Amino acid sequence: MTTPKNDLFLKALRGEKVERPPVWMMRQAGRYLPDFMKLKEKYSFFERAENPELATEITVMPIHQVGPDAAILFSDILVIPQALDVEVQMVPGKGPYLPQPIRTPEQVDALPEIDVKDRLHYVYSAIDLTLEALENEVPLIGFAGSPWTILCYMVEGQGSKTFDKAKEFCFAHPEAAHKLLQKITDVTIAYLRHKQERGVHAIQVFDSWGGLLSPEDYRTFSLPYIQQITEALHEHTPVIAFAKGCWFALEEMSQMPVSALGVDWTISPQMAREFTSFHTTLQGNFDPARLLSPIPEIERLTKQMIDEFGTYKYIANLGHGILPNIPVDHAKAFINAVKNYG
Ligand SMILES: Cc1c2[nH]c(c1CCC(=O)O)Cc1[nH]c(c(CCC(=O)O)c1C)Cc1[nH]c(c(CCC(=O)O)c1C)Cc1[nH]c(c(C)c1CCC(=O)O)C2
Repeated sequence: MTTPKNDLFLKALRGEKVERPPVWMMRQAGRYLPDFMKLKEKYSFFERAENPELATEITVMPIHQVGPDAAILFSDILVIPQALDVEVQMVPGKGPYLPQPIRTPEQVDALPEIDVKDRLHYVYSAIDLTLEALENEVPLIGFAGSPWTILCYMVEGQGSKTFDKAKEFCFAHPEAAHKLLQKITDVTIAYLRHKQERGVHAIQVFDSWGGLLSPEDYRTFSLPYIQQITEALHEHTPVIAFAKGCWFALEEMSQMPVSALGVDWTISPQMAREFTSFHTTLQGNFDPARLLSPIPEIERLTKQMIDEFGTYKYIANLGHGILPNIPVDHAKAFINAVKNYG
């Protein structure tokens, strides 16, 4: 793997001193970018994701137009259920829809043994092309959902504020739930290991729905599987774990072999530092809705955020994905406020 010219992000992940914190935005590829919206009119989600040329174009778009210090591959966490023969549709205006969700232990047992490298070959072709297109300017992040977050969609069958059916399955059929979580974990490790082999510089695991679990249930149904993933991957590239709404788990997560932990905006930088004993690199935690504030306010809040986290062992980011209604100049103002810090 070659070191990119801009290696601020990788330095911060290694805990090295940097002249200013690196910055990128979760879900930066797509959504709010007008050129992305044009592609979206012409091609469906899976047409974009499964076509390496289009995926590359979309991945590189924010690098040129907004200027973050890292790229994140255009794809989705739900390619994993799809690789396991659980159909995923992206319904415009509604989000993911899985017409045949997992609702019984028998369905878990019937999931196929797969060669994920073969099933998701298009992701790996997109990595090859994207690394070329980036011309070694910035590092490329590969990602996957956490096993719990993937179970949420596989069982619920669609997005939800509470994921009641996913919880019901875990609490009514814990044995089958653990079997499913282990299956997702094994496939995810194979999937991400091969991304590392193809040359991504870092991995992020998104536990977007971890915060729906109690601390005890988090320890049962999510944490052990993220732990397995980080243990399997951390020797090959840095690994970032982002568990939304999981401030209560930060202390335990800081014991895992991670290079950084993502935090959302419901915890203060000071508390996040204390919970992680001041030794873990932290990433976050600007409220994405705050990008709707006037630009001077975005600049003030971004500076305040860096003042509070400190420039050492810190990666500036949002506390969750960028919203589709963010004006591009506001996203740029956030990125530039970090770049001009100090
Ligand atoms: C929970 C989750 C999903 N997907 C993802 C997560 C974890 C991060 C988070 O919590 O936001 C991760 C994801 N999804 C997508 C990316 C690509 C990179 C990027 O945007 O930076 C990434 C990193 C593309 C996408 N994934 C999806 C789209 C929108 C559909 C489309 O473009 O046709 C995109 C660009 C579809 C999707 N996929 C998912 C949802 C809820 C939706 C619908 C709502 C929406 O995000 O627009 C599941």
